[in-house]
Amino acid sequence: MRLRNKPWAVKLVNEHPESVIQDPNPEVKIDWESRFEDFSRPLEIEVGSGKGKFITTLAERYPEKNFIALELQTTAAGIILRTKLEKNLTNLQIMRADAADIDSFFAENSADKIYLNFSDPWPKSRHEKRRLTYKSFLAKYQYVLKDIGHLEFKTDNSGLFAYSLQSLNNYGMNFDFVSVDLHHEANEILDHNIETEYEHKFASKDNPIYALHATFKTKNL
Ligand SMILES: C[S@@+](CC[C@H](N)C(=O)[O-])C[C@H]1O[C@@H](n2cnc3c(N)ncnc32)[C@H](O)[C@@H]1O
Repeated sequence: MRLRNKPWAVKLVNEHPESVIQDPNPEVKIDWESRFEDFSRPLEIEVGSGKGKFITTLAERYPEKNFIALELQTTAAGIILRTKLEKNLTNLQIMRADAADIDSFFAENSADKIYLNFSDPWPKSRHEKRRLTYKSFLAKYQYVLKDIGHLEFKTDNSGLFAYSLQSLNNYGMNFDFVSVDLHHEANEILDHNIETEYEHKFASKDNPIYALHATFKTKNL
């Protein structure tokens, strides 16, 4: 998804370096401690947050956790930032950067959960390496996640879902939850589901939403 460039969003992002990190140098360690009130709280990262409906709702609902929205596009980062400022979400930071460098942005074993929501499908096989569930991305998520850390993935794209199941399985990950129709699961599952913008759009057309939760095998084994 390419958003139309919004000059106000670019300006807002540039005015708030305390909330948005832009194009970080992968060689320089990010001082996350100074960016959160209490960095010892659980840390959850969404990769490819888009306009941020999911991550801002999470941050509002769980003030006892810290959240990071990692997003390539400045306009999207500006839209997330606007919500953060309106709702005073002090437990949310935004990174305008490429997830391909995620292992240089965060220390090893530092995050509790990584969310991938409606990631770009990159259907052509020559673009496989760009898919956010390709094995080189999984290796980086494994580095960043704690041993007990979870990867949660949702998509409307059956091809990307099938590919991701295979990719995570080949990587040796364990599945805690798999659904091929998330919106028709039991209420106790739906009660915990937070919709993203894309999810809302596709679910309202009655398209099935695919979801999985998985963990990496312990690194110390
Ligand atoms: C299809 S949109 C989904 C947005 C949102 N997660 C949702 O479900 O509504 C995918 C988003 O991922 C972002 N994205 C794609 N590749 C990325 C990468 N390598 N690093 C960071 N963000 C990425 C895109 O800019 C886009 O905003």
